[in-house]
Amino acid sequence: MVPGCDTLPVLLVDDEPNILFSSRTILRSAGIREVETCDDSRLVMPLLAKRNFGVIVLDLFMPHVSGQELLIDICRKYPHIPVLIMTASDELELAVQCMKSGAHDYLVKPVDKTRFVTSVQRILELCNLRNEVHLLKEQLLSDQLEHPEVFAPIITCSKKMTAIFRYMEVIACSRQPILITGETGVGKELFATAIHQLSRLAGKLVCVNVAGLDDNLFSDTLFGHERGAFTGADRPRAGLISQAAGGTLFLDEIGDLGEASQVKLLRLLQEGEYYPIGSDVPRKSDARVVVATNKNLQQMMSKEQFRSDLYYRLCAHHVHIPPLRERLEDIPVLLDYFVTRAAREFHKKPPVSNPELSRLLGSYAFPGNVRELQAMVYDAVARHQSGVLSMDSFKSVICREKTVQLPSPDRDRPAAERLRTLFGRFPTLREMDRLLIMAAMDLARGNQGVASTLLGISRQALNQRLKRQEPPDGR
Ligand SMILES: Nc1ncnc2c1ncn2[C@@H]1O[C@H](COP(=O)(O)OP(=O)(O)OP(=O)(O)O)[C@@H](O)[C@H]1O
Repeated sequence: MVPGCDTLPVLLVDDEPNILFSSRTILRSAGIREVETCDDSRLVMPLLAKRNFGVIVLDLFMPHVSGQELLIDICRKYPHIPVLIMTASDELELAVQCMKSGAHDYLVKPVDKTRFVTSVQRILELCNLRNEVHLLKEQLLSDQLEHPEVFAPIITCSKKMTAIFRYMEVIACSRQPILITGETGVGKELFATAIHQLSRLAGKLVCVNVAGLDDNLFSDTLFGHERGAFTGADRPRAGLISQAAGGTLFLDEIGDLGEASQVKLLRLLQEGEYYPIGSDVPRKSDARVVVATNKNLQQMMSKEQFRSDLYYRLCAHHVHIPPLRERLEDIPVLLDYFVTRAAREFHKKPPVSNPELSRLLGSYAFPGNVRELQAMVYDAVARHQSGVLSMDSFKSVICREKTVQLPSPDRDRPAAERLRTLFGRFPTLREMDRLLIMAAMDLARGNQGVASTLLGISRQALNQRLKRQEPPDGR
C-alpha cells in the first residue's frame, strides 16, 4: 500500500536558514508535522534519490544550482512530487516559465502565512487524490485484498462488498476524513474498525456516539474542560479526542449533530484544532476522523439541517454500505454464521437449517438489515429444541400481517388508476389472485413452500391454485 502524500514529509529548500526556520514553524503549527529542510541546493537531487517527499517548497535564487534548474530536474525525474516555488521575484515572466516547467504554485516572498499553508495543504490534497486514483485503478484490476484478515469479522461473499473493501484499503492511509453511510444495521461500526486497522496508526480507535449529545455535552465529551469552566468542574478533564491522539476518532450518528457542534467539528477538520470548555488556548489534534450515519446528509443539507461546508469536508472519502436486500447472496453465509454463534452462546448443538429458510429470507426487505437478521436467528436458536431449525419464528416476522389502512374514496383513486394501468381496465378478483401468485412464485424463485408462506396459505392450497391456473392442455 502506498502512503498518502500527507503522510510523507514536506521538503523546504532555501539557502537562507532564517526562511527555512520560519517556514517550518508555520507548517508545523498548522498541523503539518513532518517537515525537512535543505540549505544546499546541490544536495537536493541526491536526497530525492534516497527518500520520497509529499511536496517540495523551492526557492529560485540559490548559489550553486538554481531553483529553476532544480525544478526542471525534479519534474523530469520525480514527476509525482509536486513543487511549490517560493521566491523574492514577482516577475510575471518568471512565474509563467516556472508553471510551464511543472510547478504547482508560485508564491512571492514575504509570503502571507495563510496563503502559504493553504497552498501546501491544497497541493497535498491534490496529490492524495492522484495517488488514490492510481491505487484504485491497480486495486480494481486485481481481485485480491492486501489484508483479508482485517475484513474477517465482516461476513460476506458479495462482490459489491469486496469492491468496497478494496477501496477501503486504498484510502485507509490518507489523513482525510472518511464518511461511512448505510441504512441502520449494515455494520458501519465494523467498517470503521477495519479502516482503523488498515491505517496502521499507532494510536487508539476511540468511538463516540454523538446522537443525543447537546452542544455542551458534545464539547465536554470530545474536547474536555478546564478546571472551574462551569459549576461542578472542580477538575480539568481531557476529552476523548486526546485519547485518540495518533489514532482514529470515530463519530457515529453524525447526522444527529446540532448546528453549534457542527461548527466545532468543521474547525477541528479544517485547522486540526479545538478548544476545551473554558479555555482560550486552542489544542492540536492529529487524530484521523471517521464518521458514520444512516441519514441522508445530502437531503439534510438541502433542508439546511446539515452544513454543506462540513459535508464536503467529511466526504473526502465516502464508503457506502449497501443494504442486505441488495446483496441477497450474503443471506446464507450470514445465516450460517449467526446460527453457529448463537448455538455456541446458548450452549446448544448447532441446528441444521432448512434449505428453504434462505429463500424465505431472500424475499424479505430487512429494514433493520444484518442486525435484524441476527436478532431473528438468535430468537429461533433460543427456541430451538432439536433437529432442523424451525422456520416458524422467521415466518412470524416476515409474514406478519400489516394492518392495511383502508384508503378514503379520494386516496382510493390512485390505487385504482395503478390497477387500470396494469390490466388495461379494473381487474377481476381472479386476475388479482393470479398476479399475486405469480409475484410470490417469482420472489420465492419457484419454491412453492416459500411462496405459500409469503401468501399466507398452505402449500397444498397453493399447489391447487397453480393447477387451476394451468391451461387444460398443459400449454
Ligand atoms: N457483515 C456482517 N458480518 C457480521 N456481523 C455484522 C455484519 N454487518 C453487521 N453485523 C452486525 O450487525 C450489528 C449491527 O451493526 P452496527 O452496529 O455496526 O450497525 P450500524 O450500521 O452502525 O447501524 P446504526 O446505523 O443503527 O448504528 C452488529 O452486531 C454487527 O456486528
